[in-house]
Amino acid sequence: MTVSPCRSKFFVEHKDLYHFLLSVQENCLTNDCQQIVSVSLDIDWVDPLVVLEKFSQANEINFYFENKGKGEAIAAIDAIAKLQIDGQDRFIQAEHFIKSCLKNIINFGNTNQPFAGTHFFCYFSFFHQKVQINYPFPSATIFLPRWQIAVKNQRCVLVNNIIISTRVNIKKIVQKLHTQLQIIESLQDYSPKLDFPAQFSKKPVTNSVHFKNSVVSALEKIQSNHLSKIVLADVLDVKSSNYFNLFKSLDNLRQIHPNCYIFSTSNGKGQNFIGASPERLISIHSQQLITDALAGSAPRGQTPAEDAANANRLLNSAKERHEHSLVIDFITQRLTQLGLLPQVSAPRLRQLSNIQHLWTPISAIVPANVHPLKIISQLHPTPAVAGAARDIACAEIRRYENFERGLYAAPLGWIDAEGNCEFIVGIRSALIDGDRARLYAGAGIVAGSDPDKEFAEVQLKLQALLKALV
Ligand SMILES: C=C(O[C@@H]1C=C(C(=O)O)C=C[C@H]1O)C(=O)O
Repeated sequence: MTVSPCRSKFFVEHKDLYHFLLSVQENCLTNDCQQIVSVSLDIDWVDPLVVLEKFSQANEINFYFENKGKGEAIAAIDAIAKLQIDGQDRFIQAEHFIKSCLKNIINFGNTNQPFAGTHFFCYFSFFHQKVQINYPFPSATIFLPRWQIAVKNQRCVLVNNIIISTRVNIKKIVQKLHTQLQIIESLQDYSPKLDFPAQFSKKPVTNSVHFKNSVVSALEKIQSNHLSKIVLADVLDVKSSNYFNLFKSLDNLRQIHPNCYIFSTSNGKGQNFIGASPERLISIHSQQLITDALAGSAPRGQTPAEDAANANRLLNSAKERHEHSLVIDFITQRLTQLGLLPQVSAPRLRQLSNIQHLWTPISAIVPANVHPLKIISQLHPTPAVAGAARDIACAEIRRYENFERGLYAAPLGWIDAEGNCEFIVGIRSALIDGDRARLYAGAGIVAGSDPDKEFAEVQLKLQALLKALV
């Protein structure tokens, strides 16, 4: 093959990449195949949210994940491979999809840095089947992005996943990467533009009477030993005079909730699902798994003394401890069934800006043959978002809630080629569709729950989210 001389600085600096891609293409010619290359480049620091705002297109899917406290943020834009499915075996199919893609991926560049190399982005719905036929997300989406930009510990990595076939023009591919890099570099001092405040109208879909009646009815079922816990959610519908500014909302969320996971995902059809969740479903780093049992809540106090009193009451409440222990028992049981040896830490407080929770991190070593999605399929939904016994609670949730949960309270995160992953539970979240938003939040109901207090807890969560959206 003839290689024309490349004179630009980029080609000189990246001649290794250029020659690497050419050799991959020659291999494709010989074997009559396609190959995916994950190109990882260290770049100067830039805010991934700003890159998302600049690069995302309404007709392309994307994903955003940030934990400000951990100094981590990752944006994934557009897909070069994607699986969108419904049905019960969605986790198994997702695992197969990832494994079969990985067989055809090679890496280029420095893959030792955090977030370098191939990452798959995944989001699932709470139930594997939807009742609301026109709900805008399928029950599982897994994609390999075209562009991925991430920061950790002040370092920044760009990943460009490229399909190499016999037909593509390697020079054009390298030029495109060069152009994108130049745009990204120009974004270092760019801040997203802010809209003028809009007028908002709010309409709760379930009124307080419906929610409280559901709690009363659920308590009767708990009393008669039909189940021991159920998590009931409520929604708040909001209409704005302007389109919601997604980036402003995400920026607000990360400022207000620096120790939560801020997330956003687009279906490529104009709808986005965003939120700020304190709950990690699983993270795995070098086979070390951590999952959060998070259940049992109290508001933050207005003064340090009130705050401490609320915290003390929460830590010492038999009702809250019972609600919490149902989650620990379920998680440890499920991990044990998978052959893992869960280690349970002492319960502590997870204090957020508006609310505090009982929190027990649980850790385990994951054998190399257990895929993260297998663990997720066993854990989701935990009693933190469904109830106990789980199947009964899920059936009752369908009966009580007169809206589709969709992506609310469901797993959402990334997996890399080595089986490292980070998945959260998509609570305190909103479905955004132009000038409309539907906000979701719930609360766990156990024996001793007070319908007024549970309603107040849900409202507290919804209002905190609403404040960030407007
Ligand atoms: C279901 C939600 O939160 C869950 C319910 C909690 C509770 O009732 O104490 C606490 C944390 C979460 O496990 C939600 O915020 O939507």
